Amino acid sequence: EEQEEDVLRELRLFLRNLTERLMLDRRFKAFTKPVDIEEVPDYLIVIQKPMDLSTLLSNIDEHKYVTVNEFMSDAYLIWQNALEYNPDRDPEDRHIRHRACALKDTMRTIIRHELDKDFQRVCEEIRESR
Ligand SMILES: CC(=O)c1csc(NC(=O)C2C[NH2+]C2)n1
Repeated sequence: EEQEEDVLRELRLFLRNLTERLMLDRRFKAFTKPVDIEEVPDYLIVIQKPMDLSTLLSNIDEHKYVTVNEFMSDAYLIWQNALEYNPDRDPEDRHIRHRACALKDTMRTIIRHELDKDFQRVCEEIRESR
């Protein structure tokens, strides 16, 4: 009903704000757009479910997420994919893994500090009712 749509609208505002703040952070530049298959031809052979911050934004606008956990499942793919595609000891791989970990930790910390637990529970109840 209308109150549920008000809650989901507020969730989308929170998730857009979070995602846009991450996109502004220079450390996370490699994660802002889908990997360019021309530049990295083997990427789709290694990574089954690509994800990036701009795709998260599109998903938010398409009302894909009813709970924060659904959003975090997709957001975690950015971090998991980076670790999987960059497993080696060489400095370039270590650098992108470090940034992927910083992205995940930053996202988790912002959610823990800025999203009300009762609000999250209301979103989960809406998901269970649908
Ligand atoms: C988004 C992502 O995880 C990504 C984009 S390029 C890349 N890795 C490299 O270009 C080389 C460093 N060792 C392979 N990883």
